[in-house]
Amino acid sequence: MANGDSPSDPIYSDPVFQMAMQQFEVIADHLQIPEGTRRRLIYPKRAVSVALPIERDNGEVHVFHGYRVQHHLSIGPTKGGTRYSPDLTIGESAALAVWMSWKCALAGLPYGGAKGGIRVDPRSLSRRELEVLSRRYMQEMIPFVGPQMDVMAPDMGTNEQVMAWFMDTYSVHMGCALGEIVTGKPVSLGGVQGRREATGRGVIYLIERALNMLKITPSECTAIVQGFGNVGSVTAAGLAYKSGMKVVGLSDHTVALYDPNGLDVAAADRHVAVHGVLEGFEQGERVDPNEFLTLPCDVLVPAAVERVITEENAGRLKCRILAEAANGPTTPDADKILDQRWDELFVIPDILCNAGGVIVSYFEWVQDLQNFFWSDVEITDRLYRILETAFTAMVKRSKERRIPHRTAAVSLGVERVLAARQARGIFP
Ligand SMILES: NC(=O)C1=CN([C@@H]2O[C@H](COP(=O)(O)OP(=O)(O)OC[C@H]3O[C@@H](n4cnc5c(N)ncnc54)[C@H](OP(=O)(O)O)[C@@H]3O)[C@@H](O)[C@H]2O)C=CC1
Ligand SMILES: O=C(O)CCC(=O)C(=O)O
Repeated sequence: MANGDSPSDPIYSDPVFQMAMQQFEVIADHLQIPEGTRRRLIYPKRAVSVALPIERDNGEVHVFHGYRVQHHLSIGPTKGGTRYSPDLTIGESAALAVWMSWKCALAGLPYGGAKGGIRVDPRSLSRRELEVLSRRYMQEMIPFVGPQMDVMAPDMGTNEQVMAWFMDTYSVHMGCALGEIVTGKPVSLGGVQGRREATGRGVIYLIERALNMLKITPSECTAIVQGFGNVGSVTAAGLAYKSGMKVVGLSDHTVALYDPNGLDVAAADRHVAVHGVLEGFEQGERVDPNEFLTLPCDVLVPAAVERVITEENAGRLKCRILAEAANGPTTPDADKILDQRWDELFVIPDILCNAGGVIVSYFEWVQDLQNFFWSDVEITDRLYRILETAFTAMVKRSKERRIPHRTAAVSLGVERVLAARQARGIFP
């Protein structure tokens, strides 16, 4: 703990933020960043906490809690998703904001990182309550966001509709339609075709790229995907129907299913469209969610929550590729174990693996600012080009410096943020 940090501070004491700090210390040691500069780099610039009173359908007033953390504002607006989750904390938001900064920098996007959301289970709300709460959140955020200040997007528990309500609330306040205030909106409001699929598409591109490097044929591979929401379902479908893999494991928070002969991903999609969850899907064997990630497969894709690959299971992963579609799925202690296994286990770290989402969000923001829209082909082509550049840079640095992929990827991101902050100097 450095001078001035307080162990009781809700951000710094949060276990997910602690994890982001630990990860950062590894990078800072690698880059030999002086102590004072480390503090300047990791501390979030702004952290906003708001109370959100709404009237429930039964007439009672309930106060929810909302957060937004903006990590750094050195090179442009901050950018990052809005999460609705019953466990969300300001510290977790801060950690996710820090990771967004390294991710945007690695991809060469002119953004700092941000993240936030509401501490709520969106499934516990009616549609009216969800709309009222979403609008109230954006209303409270108006002094802190803007197309050149902070641009939100979907994350866990939110979707295009929530972005549309945010955009409408902000636009009504400003007196004109300002689509560029959020990304991941419906196409009818200036959103781009394919933003919903973009994160999963990027994950698939990078998995295929890694397999190609390892000279492994995708159609001979098996895959396990944890989480069957936006990112997990698109990734599972792509791995099955584009890459030709056998998807042997699928899970969400209700159930983990495994079948060594392969699961029908399209049927699972249809089941979730009707029932909302995988529970009740009649394929595969129900397995212990704690053992799910250690089942045999070639490609393992955690696409749900943080801290699922731990000191306890990292040594038992049986995959050849770990594609981190979720943010922060691997703890620093697990990393130490994975680092020793790097000859047998190819890690695609989160800040690269799931960057497809924010890259296409950037395209959406640029198009909205210019009122000039690109074709789907242009969007996909530019997405793959950015991912390819970042992947190549990571692999090159990893080989040249003999460092793990995460250290290589995050150090590239941190270096770019550091360069921008140093160029701006410190206000006297
Ligand atoms: N959406 C995006 O564009 C991007 C998302 N990400 C990251 O990807 C991850 C997933 O996000 P997204 O797909 O958007 O979120 P969604 O809310 O669409 O889906 C989350 C999925 O994870 C499942 N889940 C939640 N908890 C668990 C658990 N403990 N074990 C297994 N499954 C669980 C949910 O299950 P259930 O439905 O049963 O609750 C759901 O299937 C997050 O880490 C997010 O930050 C990263 C970059 C961009
Ligand atoms: O699309 C965006 O702006 C952010 C996506 C996101 O939240 C993430 O990459 O974790």
